[in-house]
Amino acid sequence: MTLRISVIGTGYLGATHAACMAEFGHQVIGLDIDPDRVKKLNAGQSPMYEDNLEPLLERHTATGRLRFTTDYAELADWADVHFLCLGTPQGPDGAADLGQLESATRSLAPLLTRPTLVVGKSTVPVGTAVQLRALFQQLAPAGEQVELAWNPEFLREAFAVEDTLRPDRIVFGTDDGAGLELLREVYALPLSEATPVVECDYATAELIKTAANAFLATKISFINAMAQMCQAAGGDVTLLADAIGHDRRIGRQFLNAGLGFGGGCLPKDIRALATRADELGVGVLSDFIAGVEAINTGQRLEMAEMAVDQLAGDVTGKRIAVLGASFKPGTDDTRNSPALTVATALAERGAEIVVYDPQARVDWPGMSQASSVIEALTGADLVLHLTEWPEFRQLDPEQLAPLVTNRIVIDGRLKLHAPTWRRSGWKVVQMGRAATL
Ligand SMILES: NC(=O)C1=CN([C@@H]2O[C@H](COP(=O)(O)OP(=O)(O)OC[C@H]3O[C@@H](n4cnc5c(N)ncnc54)[C@H](O)[C@@H]3O)[C@@H](O)[C@H]2O)C=CC1
Ligand SMILES: O=C(O)[C@H]1O[C@H](OP(=O)(O)OP(=O)(O)OC[C@H]2O[C@@H](n3ccc(=O)[nH]c3=O)[C@H](O)[C@@H]2O)[C@H](O)[C@@H](O)[C@@H]1O
Repeated sequence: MTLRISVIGTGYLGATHAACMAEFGHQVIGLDIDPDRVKKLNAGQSPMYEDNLEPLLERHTATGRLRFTTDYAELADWADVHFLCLGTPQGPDGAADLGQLESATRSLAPLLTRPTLVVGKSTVPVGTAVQLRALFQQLAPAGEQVELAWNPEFLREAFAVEDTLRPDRIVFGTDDGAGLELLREVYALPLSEATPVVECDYATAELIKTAANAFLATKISFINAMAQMCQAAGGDVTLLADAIGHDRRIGRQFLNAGLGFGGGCLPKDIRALATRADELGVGVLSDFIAGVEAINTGQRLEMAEMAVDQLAGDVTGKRIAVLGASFKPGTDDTRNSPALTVATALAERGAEIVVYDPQARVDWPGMSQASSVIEALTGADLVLHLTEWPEFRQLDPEQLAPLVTNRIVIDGRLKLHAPTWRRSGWKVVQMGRAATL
């Protein structure tokens, strides 16, 4: 059945969600307070680099099944279901800043005069849904006929469309089942028989989301701690990850050692979980997360130190080529990018940083942006491989060797084929691997 769907907030999550809801056959209006974003989306263009998103936006805006607005009045009483896809960035005290969610609620709720379902998709601290439901019912003329559900999202940037069209699982958090029937209809088209659906209360739904991100972060920090052991003892962390990953109970994914995790989600979500755990007196969880974070921060610091060591303890005036600026390959997102943290640390110590990234634009103090790998490497005293775009793996070290002042590369993502680079006279230093491997 075709439903009328509104999607409020059209960033990484909302733009994808709106396009995919249209792909499922629903009528969709997306809303954002940013008029430039709305204009771009209405022209069928993606505001960010995300594979497969633009074709969906183009197709569905062209047919009129999908459109975007800045005006809450256009969608308030029009939609059967409103999805909240607002940002929940990290606040100054580590807790999630719920300002965007609250502001959207204050704009939408007073316009709701008929029964409707509001569905939260943002990642929020446990306890948020109960409060938001109360606010909606208090502010809406329709009062208790406005229901709220929590349907957290698990998509990965760079695979956002694929993950939305074919999710690993769907979670419906409700207050005693209110709104469940409608939610099942919304997702009736995409769900294959095999897609697990978890129906639960608000608190469980909120916690499932943050637990998933905390577990992924834990896997990465664990393998990075093992990488340090490998480095200290002369082992190879990649072979170690392959070997333990063969055990189906462990699995190979998220065991890639190196610079660690960044992005707009994992770092802020685990911090918010730790803060909420402290508020609820669950110190054992916040202590655990503090360990995960400390390892992650340590990797970035260690990388910067490795760079300084390779330049005899002083980077002042040295030209350092940085390959990769986005927080991971496949996106132009630089939020909490490990690569840029390292680059900034070295710029602050006086290095001249030249960054090349296939998609991300960098406008940071102390750094310039090259338009090609060759431009970045020309005259470089040191090369850092910090985000593992597939094209960096294809580089020909023989061709690059004459460009640089020193043939030294530090591979912060353990993805370069070190023996090939060494054959062309490069010194290759890999985090988590002994120098001989
Ligand atoms: N980025 C991702 O891959 C994923 C994000 N999430 C969660 O989804 C939520 C959104 O994340 P992103 O899309 O990355 O954030 P974002 O910052 O890219 O998007 C938020 C959008 O909301 C708009 N906005 C702000 N205030 C508004 C208001 N009052 N009314 C209407 N629009 C408003 C902003 O202009 C912006 O376009 C967060 O809670 C995040 O943790 C969940 C899964 C994946
Ligand atoms: O809540 C969110 O917003 C999303 O956060 C992550 O998705 P994303 O931030 O797009 O990126 P990931 O693919 O998880 O990568 C996160 C970081 O971990 C790093 N990483 C990943 C895997 C690995 O083995 N090692 C490693 O260092 C990446 O380089 C990247 O910096 C989760 O994977 C999604 O399921 C979740 O929906």
